[in-house]
Amino acid sequence: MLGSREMSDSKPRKVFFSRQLPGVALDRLAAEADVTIWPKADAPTPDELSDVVRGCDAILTLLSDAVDGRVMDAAGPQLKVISNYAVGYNNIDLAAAKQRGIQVGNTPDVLTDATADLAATLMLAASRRVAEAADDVTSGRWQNWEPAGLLGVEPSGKTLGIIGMGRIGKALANRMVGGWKMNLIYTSRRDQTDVNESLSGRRVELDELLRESDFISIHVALCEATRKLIDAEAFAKMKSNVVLVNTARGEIIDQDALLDALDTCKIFTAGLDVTTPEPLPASHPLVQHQRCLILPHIGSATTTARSAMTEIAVDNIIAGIQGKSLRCPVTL
Ligand SMILES: NC(=O)C1=CN([C@@H]2O[C@H](COP(=O)(O)OP(=O)(O)OC[C@H]3O[C@@H](n4cnc5c(N)ncnc54)[C@H](OP(=O)(O)O)[C@@H]3O)[C@@H](O)[C@H]2O)C=CC1
Ligand SMILES: O=CC(=O)O
Repeated sequence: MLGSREMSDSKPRKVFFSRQLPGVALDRLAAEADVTIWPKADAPTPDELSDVVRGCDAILTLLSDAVDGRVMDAAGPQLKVISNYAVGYNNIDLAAAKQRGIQVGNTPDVLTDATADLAATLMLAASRRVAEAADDVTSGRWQNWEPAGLLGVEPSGKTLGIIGMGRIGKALANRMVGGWKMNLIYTSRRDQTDVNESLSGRRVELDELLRESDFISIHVALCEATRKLIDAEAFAKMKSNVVLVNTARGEIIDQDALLDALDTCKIFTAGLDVTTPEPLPASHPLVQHQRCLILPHIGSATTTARSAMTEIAVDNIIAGIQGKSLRCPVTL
């Protein structure tokens, strides 16, 4: 099916970007195609997206853009490639793309270190109640050095459970086992001998990970199998005083169950880079919760990572509109 879309050499290629990107790779693309960039600060709605992609050969999307068969059909039969500016691609209907012979690309690897750094940051900040402590200072509540004030927990020598030992899971494991001497257990659909040997990791079933971990960090991709993977039943299995971190996707945690676990002190703290929806309203009880630190989805937000993501996203588009295999294809 791939490559079956007609290429016309007579007309200039049309490319739509749903947001301006950092980095310089756009110049390369401008030599190949007419590029239109969504001009507004707010992301296009599905209807707006369907409208603006009409006649495009390629679309550059963000993880907040839902791209389904309707958007693909609105673009027209010349659409050859959807380049997602993210490693996760749960926002794209892959079956619909495959059916239409459209290639899909993503931006793996170059954001692994940045995102693992952020997961480590959330682990440490949540375990030491950094947001709560900073808030005490800015609000003027902090008056005295208290021997029992703002006590946290320490990762050193504790058990880290990583749910999803992919690229980012491994990068976090390297940091926390190498630096903090944590004991490592993980879930994966396959045993990973490199992790077992170099990091003394042990692959376990999810139940065992939930029962044994002091710190839990989520790194699985979002799909039907992982949606609400961490629900009330999962929280019930956890030790008390667990620090839970999520840099994967908000939908993987049942947020009502998380709120209950925080309210009842079933878990110690949570550090989230992702929620559902994004953003959560400022009045949402998780946003207001003293023991929940929420960041605005900044896992890959370093100049290095984002510039490299732009390079890959543009390479994917150029290859796609030329009818070639993508630099980083998502397997359809
Ligand atoms: N906060 C942020 O800004 C960022 C968030 N992310 C998120 O992190 C995720 C992981 O990225 P990365 O490590 O590069 O991806 P990888 O593809 O390397 O790892 C994905 C992980 O998801 C697991 N997985 C995939 N499908 C399933 C399934 N059906 N059932 C159970 N597990 C599954 C894989 O498990 P297995 O080991 O069994 O193969 C693997 O552990 C992304 O999908 C994205 O959602 C990524 C970058 C930045
Ligand atoms: O969430 C970010 C991504 O790259 O995926």
